[in-house]
Formats: sequence, structure tokens, C-alpha cells
Amino acid sequence: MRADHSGRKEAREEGQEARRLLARAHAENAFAAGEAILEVRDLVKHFPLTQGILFKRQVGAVKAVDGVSFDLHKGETLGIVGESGCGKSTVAKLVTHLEEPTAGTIRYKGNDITRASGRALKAVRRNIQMVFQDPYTSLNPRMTVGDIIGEPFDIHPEVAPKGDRRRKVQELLDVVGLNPEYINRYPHQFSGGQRQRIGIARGLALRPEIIVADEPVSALDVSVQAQVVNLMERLQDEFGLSYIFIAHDLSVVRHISDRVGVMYLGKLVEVGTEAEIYEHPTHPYTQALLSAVPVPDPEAEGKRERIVLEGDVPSPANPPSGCRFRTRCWKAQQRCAEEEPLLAVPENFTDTPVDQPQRHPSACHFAAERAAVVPPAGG
Ligand SMILES: Nc1ncnc2c1ncn2[C@@H]1O[C@H](COP(=O)(O)OP(=O)(O)OP(=O)(O)O)[C@@H](O)[C@H]1O
Repeated sequence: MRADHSGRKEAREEGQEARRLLARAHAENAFAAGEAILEVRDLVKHFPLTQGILFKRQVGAVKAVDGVSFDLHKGETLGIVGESGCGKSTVAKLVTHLEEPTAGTIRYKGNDITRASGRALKAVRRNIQMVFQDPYTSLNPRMTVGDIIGEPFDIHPEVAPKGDRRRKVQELLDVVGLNPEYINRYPHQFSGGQRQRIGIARGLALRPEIIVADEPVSALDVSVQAQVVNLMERLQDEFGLSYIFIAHDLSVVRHISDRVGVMYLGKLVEVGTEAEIYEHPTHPYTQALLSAVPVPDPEAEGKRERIVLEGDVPSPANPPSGCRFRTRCWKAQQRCAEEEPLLAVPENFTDTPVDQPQRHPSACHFAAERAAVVPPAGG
């Protein structure tokens, strides 16, 4: 019995290794084909947990991001979704170099920028810009809109020489749909949506190639959210931008994203195209998240089954062994506690034709489709 068990375990480990290699080869191919503008591999950020006042000693670590890999392609929007505390903002800060990773690599156009410093870091910061969540607190209330939008030019005067700045800022105001004559106004004179437009104009000032938007519309009224998302889509087309769009709201992410990554406790658990994730999710966590999205049609709402997750999200300082989602998962078995599922095409879909939407990376030993959890797009 025992020999049989260890034999199966060995076979499983071999299978896992093969899938790990395949996943890596696939990622490398994608880059070799010149598709990826940004490659993130095995990114880790652990924040030390310390105790003591005079003599601080480390007693553990918050595993905010724990082995995240993805590619971002030119002109693409990659949405990242997940509950509060799953590590989305930390991923954003790592990609934009506001935090230094504990491990892993970030490559921009083939160059390793993980620990870039000096000139290289300046160039990275110019090309990868961030738009923040809260337009009410992220803009300095004492600065005029012109100074806020033009501030990046102080660090990169080559983009806009002093005499040219006012015109450049007015152009940017126009591009984001604000009156260029508002250049001398202060943030409090604008609505939430207008303030987020100012934040976007500032993000665009240096003509970046990538914008990382961390919950850019979460603080706005629903009616204003759509306007800002539409503006971002228009700017993407106009300037050939690539976006990493972070949000906890699955409906907002669906609207703008080409691909979506679902995060849970510091890891990506499922990645796929918008249709793969929303219409053919195979990870139980994604299915639970989607089942909680409100459906506008009361009849459809009445018919669908809502998955209620039990328990709270475990602490990222002490995540469960094996699959991190297992403590809240209705499918969990012994294997889930012993063996961490990889983010790859699940075993039971490896024979599925490649063009089938259910065949996409999902980190679950028991990945399976679950029908009709969300309304069709636009429904
Ligand atoms: N500077 C820090 N020091 C210690 N722990 C941190 C720090 N920044 C984030 N964390 C922790 O890391 C985990 C992930 O946080 P993060 O803000 O990335 O999550 P999130 O998914 O963006 O959530 P939210 O939407 O609430 O911002 C959380 O448990 C958080 O408390």
C-alpha cells in the first residue's frame, strides 16, 4: 500500500516537473517571439515581521507576493483581481520599483530591471508609470494642476524643456478631456472623476509604454467609473500603451482586460483571456468570486447558484501548506495539503484541444468547469 502511494507520488512529481518545464518553455517562447514587453518571473515580496522596541528581531514574514509570474504584451491590458490583502498592490509597487523584491526577476524589453539603479532606474521609471487608486489623496492639495502634471518634467527635463512645459501640460489636460484653461486650478476644485483624469495626465506626461493602474476607478461613483475606463481605453489606442489594471471589482476588469489573472494570498491561481476566465473558469476561487458578482437581470440572478466561501482569508504570515485556498475550498482533499498546485494547464485538460477555452493555466489539482456562473458580457 505504502509502496503504491510513494510510486504515485513520484509519478505525480515527475508530471509536475514536466509541466513546470513546459510552462517555462512556453513563457520563453512567448518572449523569443518578441511578444512580451514585460516579463515577471517568480516574483516574491516578504515583509519582515519584527518584535521588540529597542532590539528589533524578526519573528516571521508577511508573504505578500509569493512566486508570481506573468507576461505583459505590447498594447495589451492584463487585469489582476482578487480580494483585499491578496498582494495586488504589492505586485504594482514591485513592477514600478516603488518596492524592491525579495526574489524573482522583472524584465522590460528583454533587459533585467529587477535591481536597476542610477540611470537605468530612471529610464525604467520613465517607461513604467503608475496611476494610483484614490484621486482624493494622491494629488497634493497645495499644488496647482499644472504643477502636479508637470512635476515629472523636473526629473526628466529632456521630455519638456522649461519654456515648453506649460504648453505640454495644457496638451495633456486636453488629451484626458479637461479644459486646458484649468491649468492654474487646485485639486479641490475638481470632481473625483476629473481628479482621476489629472492623475492619468500625470502618468502620461513622460510618454511611458506601460501604465500600472492600481484600483484606478474604485473610489469613483459607478457612473463616473465607465467614463474613466473608456478614457483609458482611448488613450491605450492612441499611445500604444500596455496596462496592468488592478481591481477587486471583477466587472470593471472584464470590461477593459484582454487577459485576467486571479490572485489569492500572494499567488496567481488562474490566468486566461477574458472569455476563458469569465465564461470558463476552472479554479474554485475564481468560480466563487464570479458567483458573487451581481447580475442585473433578476430572473438570471434567481437561477444562478452562489458559492459562499467559508472562513476568512488566512494570514499571509502563515499561509496554509500545499494549496493556499484549500482551507476555504469545497473540493479540498489530502493531496491539496501536501502538494502545491502549479499555475499550468491542469492535468485533466492536457488532452483538451488547445483552442478550447477551458484549457488555460489554473493552479488546482481538481480544476473543472462549473457552468453558468456569470451573465454573458454586457448582460
Ligand atoms: N509595507 C508593508 N509592511 C508589511 N506588510 C505589508 C506592507 N504592505 C503590504 N503588506 C501586507 O501584504 C499583504 C498584501 O497587501 P497588498 O496591499 O498588496 O494587497 P491588496 O490585494 O492590494 O489589498 P488592498 O486592495 O486592500 O490594497 C497584506 O497582508 C498587507 O497587510
